[in-house]
Amino acid sequence: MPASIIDGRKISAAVREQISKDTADFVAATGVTPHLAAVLVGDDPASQVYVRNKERACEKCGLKSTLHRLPSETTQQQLAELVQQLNADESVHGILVQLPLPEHLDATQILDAIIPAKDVDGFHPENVGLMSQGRPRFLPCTPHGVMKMLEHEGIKTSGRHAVVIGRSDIVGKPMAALLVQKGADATVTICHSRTSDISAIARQADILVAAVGIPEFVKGDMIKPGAVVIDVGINRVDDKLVGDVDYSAACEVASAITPVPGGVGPMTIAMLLQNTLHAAKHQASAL
Ligand SMILES: NC(=O)C1=CN([C@@H]2O[C@H](COP(=O)(O)OP(=O)(O)OC[C@H]3O[C@@H](n4cnc5c(N)ncnc54)[C@H](OP(=O)(O)O)[C@@H]3O)[C@@H](O)[C@H]2O)C=CC1
Ligand SMILES: Nc1nc(=O)c2c([nH]1)NC[C@@H]1CN(c3ccc(C(=O)N[C@@H](CCC(=O)O)C(=O)O)cc3)C=[N+]21
Repeated sequence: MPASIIDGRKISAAVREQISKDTADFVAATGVTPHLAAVLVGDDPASQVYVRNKERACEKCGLKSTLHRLPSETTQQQLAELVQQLNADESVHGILVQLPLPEHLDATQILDAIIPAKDVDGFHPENVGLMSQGRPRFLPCTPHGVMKMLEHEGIKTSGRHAVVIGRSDIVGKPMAALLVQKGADATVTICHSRTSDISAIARQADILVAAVGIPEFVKGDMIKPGAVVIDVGINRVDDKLVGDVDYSAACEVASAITPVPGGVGPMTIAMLLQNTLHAAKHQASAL
């Protein structure tokens, strides 16, 4: 039987509908509109698309968003100054600095400068630490979106073997952290570019998460029959979006799979809105 398709657009629409309601309630109760400030340095075309999608999603859910565009020659100090200004601006609840930054800029230093209370990406070391201790403040949007999808589909993780391919700070590592935490209770293996015999490990997965950044890296024979396959990859090939999984081959083997586009991507944006609302609620109650 071919795999069932996990529809990220549909699930994210349901999540966004709830966010719209919660936002309207919050605005009615406080007079404050949750506000995301996005910072885009340079003119990378993919980043432009993502940032526009985020702005549109904010607007639809009743959140305010402002985009700060900086030229690619921006210096470290200029960018750091903008972050400081947004940190100090009480009307801004969430700050997102779109990655990747141009090569001459030190992304770690910039991300560390965002005050943890406005770090809606969940990248600040304080928020990473809180997540890994199981007392989260902001969860990183993509892994959180994946957990929401699994939950929505009634896919249980407890006691199952999850294999995550990729160990980046924004996807692979936090994905593994969420799957292994108490409550999710998966047994987790993390693979990366130095892992030997990745195929053999991937084939043991009940839940296989691909976050590699290589188009169609995961072949059909790397998937255990009946496994759930989550494709985080977004690769532009000949003007088309392709995931990190060979989708048509995987459909023949897996029990359920996320498509690209229309899978994890829309969930990432929904979780960003949720974090921005959460940030506004916290900042309002701290006044
Ligand atoms: N859907 C969404 O919302 C999002 C999608 N993405 C997409 O997800 C993918 C991954 O993103 P990101 O984590 O930022 O990417 P990175 O490039 O930061 O990380 C890729 C990871 O894959 C590993 N890797 C690379 N080559 C191999 C290989 N041959 N075998 C095994 N492992 C390998 C790397 O290993 P090592 O550490 O050893 O180098 C690294 O850990 C990309 O396609 C990106 O576009 C990203 C963010 C959000
Ligand atoms: N500070 C920061 N935070 C991020 O969360 C962040 C980032 N930088 N840099 C880039 C990656 C990538 N990312 C995506 C978000 C949405 C889609 C998305 O909506 N994708 C649609 C298609 C979009 C299209 O058509 O290109 C889909 O998969 O259906 C994809 C990728 C967030 N990232």
